[in-house]
Amino acid sequence: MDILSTMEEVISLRKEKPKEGSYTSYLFNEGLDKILKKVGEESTEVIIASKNSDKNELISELADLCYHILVLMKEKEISLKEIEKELKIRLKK
Ligand SMILES: N=c1c2ncn([C@@H]3O[C@H](COP(=O)(O)OP(=O)(O)OP(=O)(O)O)[C@@H](O)[C@H]3O)c2ncn1[C@@H]1O[C@H](COP(=O)(O)O)[C@@H](O)[C@H]1O
Repeated sequence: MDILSTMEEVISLRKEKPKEGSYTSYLFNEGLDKILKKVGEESTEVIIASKNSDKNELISELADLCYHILVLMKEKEISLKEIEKELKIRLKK
């Protein structure tokens, strides 16, 4: 998905060139434990929203989780290309 690549670029930029007021730069500044805490929180929120009937709420929570996973990937220097490569290996048609 193109938006994920664009977000990967912006997130990368926020790590390499921290910007004032940027939430992403704040997360990188706080470090791995903070990022992991957010991934955990957002995962829990996805689970809770999945049990409810509000589809838009679930979409919003899934988008939050995607963002925080991209931040975690950058923190660990893992690219979307590497995930794509792994998924292609697993792909069965
Ligand atoms: N997709 C997102 C995105 N999704 C969620 N969030 C932020 O994630 C935070 C999570 O909200 P919470 O209420 O759980 O947490 P909080 O209480 O605000 O913060 P904590 O103290 O828990 O860390 C909110 O501040 C949201 O604004 C995001 N922040 C940024 N992005 C993307 O990152 C790009 C760069 O953003 P900046 O880094 O802010 O410039 C943006 O253009 C977007 O594409």
